Amino acid sequence: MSATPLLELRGIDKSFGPVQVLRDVAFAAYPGEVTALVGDNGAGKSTLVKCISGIYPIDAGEFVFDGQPVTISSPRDAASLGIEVVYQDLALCDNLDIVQNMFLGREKRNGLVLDEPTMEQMAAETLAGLSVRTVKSLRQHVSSLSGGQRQTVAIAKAVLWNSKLVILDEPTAALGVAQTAQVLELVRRLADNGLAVVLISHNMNDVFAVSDRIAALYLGQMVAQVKTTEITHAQVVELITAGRSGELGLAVDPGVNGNGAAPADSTTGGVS
Ligand SMILES: Nc1ncnc2c1ncn2[C@@H]1O[C@H](COP(=O)(O)OP(=O)(O)OP(=O)(O)O)[C@@H](O)[C@H]1O
Repeated sequence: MSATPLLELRGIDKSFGPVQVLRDVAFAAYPGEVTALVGDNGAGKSTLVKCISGIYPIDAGEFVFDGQPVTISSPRDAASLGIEVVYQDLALCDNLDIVQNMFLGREKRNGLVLDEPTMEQMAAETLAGLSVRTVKSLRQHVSSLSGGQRQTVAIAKAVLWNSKLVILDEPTAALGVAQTAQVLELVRRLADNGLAVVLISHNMNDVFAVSDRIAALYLGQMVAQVKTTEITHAQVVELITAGRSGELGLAVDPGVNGNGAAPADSTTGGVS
């Protein structure tokens, strides 16, 4: 496991009008590791991810990427650093095939024409690099794929661009047991290939099955970021639901700016 974060956030604040959604948030994601981002509905997970991916500007705070302070003002900035997000709704086009989906909006051209052989080869190499063997033909329409296969294509699309950090928003939410296991294996493989992976999940079994670290948001504050081996299922549930764990000597990662303690007054820490 690497001890140097690829992405480190310090003191992130984000409000929408009078509503403060993120408050002094610290967060770190490490190459070769899966960091699970957990929190109840409305805790601020999606907002944090949208700040990281340049969709929302932050009000205050610092981003450090690969050891350098960076400003992320647009999704293009995030993509150029190698940050990709796979959203829950996948944004795949049913009427296009796998290759067309993987290159949608970033097609390779040979002069004026699409360079289909190169795109097909890159798609095949990416899927092979992820040990994906469940897809029969790269030219099959996405509409004919199972939920797990669709998720696989969406993840492969995200890693096609020399990504360094991949953020997955509830990748198993709509999947059955076998497909969930397949997708979790793929999530693990991404990290084993050296990527920093952030996994948003409400499913504690998934979180404990695949993550190296767990970051818990509660009412817009990061109440813990700990190694998965150092926390129990019950303690994570307590952090998510109460913002603190009575018996937990919180071991917040070095370099993460949060103090690891629960909000001094968690009733004022967020929004309803
Ligand atoms: N554009 C916005 N304008 C105003 N408030 C917003 C906006 N986006 C999010 N919020 C509020 O910020 C809070 C955090 O929302 P967010 O979607 O980040 O939570 P979440 O942890 O991702 O929740 P969930 O698990 O339900 O997706 C919520 O109370 C939400 O209503």
